[in-house]
Amino acid sequence: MTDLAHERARTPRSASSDVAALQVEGLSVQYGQTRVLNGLNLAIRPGEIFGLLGPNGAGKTTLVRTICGRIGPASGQIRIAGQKNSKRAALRRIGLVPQEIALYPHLTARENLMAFGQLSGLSRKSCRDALRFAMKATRLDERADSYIHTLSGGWKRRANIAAALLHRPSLLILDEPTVGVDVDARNALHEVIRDLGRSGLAVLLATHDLDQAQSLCERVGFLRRGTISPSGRPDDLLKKAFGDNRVLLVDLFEHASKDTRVMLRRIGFQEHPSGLEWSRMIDASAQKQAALTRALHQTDLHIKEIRFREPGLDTLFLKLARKRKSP
Ligand SMILES: Nc1ncnc2c1ncn2[C@@H]1O[C@H](COP(=O)(O)OP(=O)(O)OP(=O)(O)O)[C@@H](O)[C@H]1O
Repeated sequence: MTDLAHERARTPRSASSDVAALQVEGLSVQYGQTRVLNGLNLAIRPGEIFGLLGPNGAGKTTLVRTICGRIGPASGQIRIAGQKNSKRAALRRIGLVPQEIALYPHLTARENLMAFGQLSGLSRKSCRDALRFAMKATRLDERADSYIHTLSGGWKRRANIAAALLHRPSLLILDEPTVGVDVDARNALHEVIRDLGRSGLAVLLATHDLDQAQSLCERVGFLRRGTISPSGRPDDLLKKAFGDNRVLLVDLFEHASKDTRVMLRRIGFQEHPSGLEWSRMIDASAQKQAALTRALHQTDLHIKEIRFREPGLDTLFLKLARKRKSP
């Protein structure tokens, strides 16, 4: 058991591992006549990090707000650590970390956490214990006495997460936890999130960052047409969608001519938004890869680089988006 797990085990709200930390069944939500979630099912185990993915407007925020009891569903059930959810219960059982920094800029990190602890009704003693736990979990100690407005984006985000852990929730919901932070801070935040998972906390991570989801999440789910489908372990999803195929990427020095663009599309290439990158799936066979590479060099394309890589969640995301558009 990690130190953090010991700390969490001391809290009565640590969920037992055979009860789902979050269980959503047949959830439907609508705004007026528009149905956004439609019979959605989702279960997250204690200690599991689940990535919620989906294009803009798919309903991720709606799902999070409904889990937090802020939107009433048209039908369906939500249970947190086995207990039926309500707005009040959600406040006790869920730690929500919004994308924006929800802290007082002219207080230190420690003062912020003290203030939030006291506002949530903790006694001074419980508040001190909670603070120690939250700072340890987010490795915030070395900046605990810095004013929030002086901290970098990464440290502010740690303090934001710490504030959501004070009441020792069973489920932590993170909305785009690393938007706008540099690579080192992003990696440090990933370690904090992994540690929280290892300590037994269930984490629901809503993100547009598919690399982040692939490296952090044990399972991911694509929110589409009101339900989560497909969902599963990233490796399993990729194997099922692409088998042993690879992605062939072509980087260009300048845009292809109209005729060449037509030709590229005809042989299965997709144009990326910049217009300077094209990609398609290709059989893993070295012979086929060499033949296609040769053929590309015989066109009038000004090729900067041709490379092959394993498909990632970004490739799957594009494939699902294409499927959606096709009649
Ligand atoms: N209060 C509301 N009233 C009416 N429609 C709404 C409301 N909130 C959201 N919607 C609509 O519901 C759909 C889902 O929105 P939601 O914000 O949940 O998506 P999202 O996946 O979080 O998007 P993003 O990734 O852009 O944040 C969208 O079509 C949106 O326009």
